[in-house]
Amino acid sequence: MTRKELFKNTLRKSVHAWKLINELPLSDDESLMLRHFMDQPGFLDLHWRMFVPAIKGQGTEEQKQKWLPLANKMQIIGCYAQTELGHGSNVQGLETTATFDPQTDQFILHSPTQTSSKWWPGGLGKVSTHAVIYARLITDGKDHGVHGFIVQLRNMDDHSPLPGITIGDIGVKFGNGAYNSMDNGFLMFDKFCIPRDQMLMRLSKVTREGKYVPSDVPRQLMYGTMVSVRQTIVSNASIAMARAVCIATRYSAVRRQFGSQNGGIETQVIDYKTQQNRLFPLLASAYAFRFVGEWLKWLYTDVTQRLEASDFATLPEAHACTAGLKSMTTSATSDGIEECRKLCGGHGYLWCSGLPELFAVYVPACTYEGDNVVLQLQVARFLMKTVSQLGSGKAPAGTTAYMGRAKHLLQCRSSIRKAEDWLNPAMVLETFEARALRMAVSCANNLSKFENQEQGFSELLADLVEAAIAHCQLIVVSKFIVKLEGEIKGKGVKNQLKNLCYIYALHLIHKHLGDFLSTNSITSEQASLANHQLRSLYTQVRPNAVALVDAFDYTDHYLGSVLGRYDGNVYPKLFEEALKDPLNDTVVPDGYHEYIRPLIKQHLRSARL
Ligand SMILES: CCCCCCCCCCCCC/C=C/C(=O)SCCNC(=O)CCNC(=O)[C@H](O)C(C)(C)COP(=O)(O)OP(=O)(O)OC[C@H]1O[C@@H](n2cnc3c(N)ncnc32)[C@H](O)[C@@H]1OP(=O)(O)O
Ligand SMILES: Cc1cc2nc3c(=O)[nH]c(=O)nc-3n(C[C@H](O)[C@H](O)[C@H](O)COP(=O)(O)OP(=O)(O)OC[C@H]3O[C@@H](n4cnc5c(N)ncnc54)[C@H](O)[C@@H]3O)c2cc1C
Repeated sequence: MTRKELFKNTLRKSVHAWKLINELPLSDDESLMLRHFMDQPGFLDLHWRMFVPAIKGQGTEEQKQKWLPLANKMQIIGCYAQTELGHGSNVQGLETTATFDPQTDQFILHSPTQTSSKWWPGGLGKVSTHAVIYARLITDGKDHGVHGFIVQLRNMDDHSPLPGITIGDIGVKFGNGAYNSMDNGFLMFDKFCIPRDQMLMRLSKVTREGKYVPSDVPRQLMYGTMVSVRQTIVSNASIAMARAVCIATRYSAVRRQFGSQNGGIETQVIDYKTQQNRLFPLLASAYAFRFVGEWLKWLYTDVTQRLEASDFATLPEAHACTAGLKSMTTSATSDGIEECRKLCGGHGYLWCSGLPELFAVYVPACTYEGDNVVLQLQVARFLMKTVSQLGSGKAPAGTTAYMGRAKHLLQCRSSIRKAEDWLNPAMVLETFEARALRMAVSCANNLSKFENQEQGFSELLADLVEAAIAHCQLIVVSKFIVKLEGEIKGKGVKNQLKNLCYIYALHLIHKHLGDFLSTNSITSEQASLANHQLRSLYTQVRPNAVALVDAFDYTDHYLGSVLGRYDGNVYPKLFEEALKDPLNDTVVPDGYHEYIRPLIKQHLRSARL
């Protein structure tokens, strides 16, 4: 499809989905499932996942009563317009202004520079009638920092932009289809006025007289919508990883290369230990991210309930976990999809393998909802704070509870003696805890050598990110282990999941061996025992690998991959797909008479001479 056709078709699908949701009707969970099968970014994502939650989280009761019924019936369509051309990560650096005018009881929204143009918001370019706009609040000449405002963008009769608003699509993005179904947009305000009651006023207010009244709740609650989406992105990482792994696993069982004895059949590539060493840790990651996603959902629900009761104690941890796990799982999934493409050899590069499109649509997850490095630095800040409070009498809780055993973890030596010890959950966990704590403490020690903490922090950024990743990997491993300790239905399933859990953990040790060795969390002998155990686990997973991806229950239609077909009938279908290509509509291609023929005829003439 051309961009225009793709966009229009996505509108068609979205509106049809909305019709089904109402007519059937579908529950919230079922509607999410429908979005999952629609399988295309579109304006509904931003409306439901960001616009509505921003109003719910930051609006007063009156504002919610006014705007939510309209949004819930989709009588208005909204988006989340925070990022600008000049600033995305640095939210405090946004430039759009919202200046209160006491004369008219309005805010005047203005884009003072080119870099202050809103740039990137999904659904903004062509669809949204409204947006939650983040802008610097100015009253009486004083800048109070960034706040949220509900703003109507387009005329409700003919969809034209309201006077004072310049709006459009930012252009084609990475890939062929992929995220191009979405109208990511730009927006500039030219002294555009909105009534005072359209500032989202749950967290702070501006009175009729123009007085700014901050509330006593943390200002970070303004970032709550991002926390909620980051949490869902972790479960989505599992879905995308599982999809790529399903394709690569099934195809690896179909594909044969080398190893034929006496004219017999060749070896299935899935039987090569190199293939297993690349594929099975990704299979394990798909399960691991699913379990940590379930846990994160619980954590998010818990913190939301606490916030409603004005208990803000667990907010920093919820922020660190959602930011860190969003970052870690999306980076691993993007890399994993690309690895799955390579695992499928040349055919993985064909569009009909399903992998190029999956990669193109997935990879912006490393950037949206917070650049992955920027987010790990938030985790690092949280860890440094926690380390600095050790010994103060305040026991670390939640995911940092292990730091409360700092004395032991800083000096303990791993008691792994034989390869099977690596199947002991307590030993594995302690290894990850020791590594994470030692990396965090080492960063804190290095930071303390700087007179200026901020300067030290910026000098040590790379180490801090690595410490944050180590902490996040510990969380994923520990939640997998917790899952195994709970009730798991299905005969034999627990053993399979155990294998995957240890593959996930031991492969991380292998991949980050430098961390584990340099922190003395394990010795090189213990590392080689881990590798030995890993190979044995691969052998155990091998006979069940296809069943473990079939368990994701993806239909062929959803997978959209000739290589990942359930029936394994890959080669005839590759031909079928090739023959569908428009280039094969004619035997002699368009352009032959224009370019090829004159070229070769000229060559023949000169050859005769
Ligand atoms: C198969 C199906 C697929 C479906 C796929 C669907 C996917 C889902 C849909 C996704 C749609 C995506 C569309 C994309 C949308 C967007 O991208 S919206 C824009 C997102 N933008 C960002 O994420 C910006 C990133 N930047 C920030 O979040 C912040 O600016 C910052 C980096 C965190 C820094 O903020 P700043 O105010 O400067 O903070 P600091 O000074 O560093 O910290 C101050 C304290 O505040 C704490 N804090 C920061 N953030 C939060 C938070 N969110 N919650 C709680 N607390 C927070 C921080 O830790 C500091 O605390 P102290 O150290 O204690 O002071
Ligand atoms: C597909 C897509 C959809 C989006 N949808 C929306 C939307 O609906 N609404 C919306 O408001 N926004 C949206 N965005 C914008 C998105 O949230 C931002 O692009 C994102 O937050 C990253 O910000 P940035 O572009 O400013 O990156 P930058 O911060 O400019 O990053 C550039 C580089 O600088 C590095 N960097 C930046 N700061 C630091 C630091 N402090 N320390 C170390 N390194 C640093 C980063 O790691 C990165 O390598 C979308 C983006 C994409 C790609």
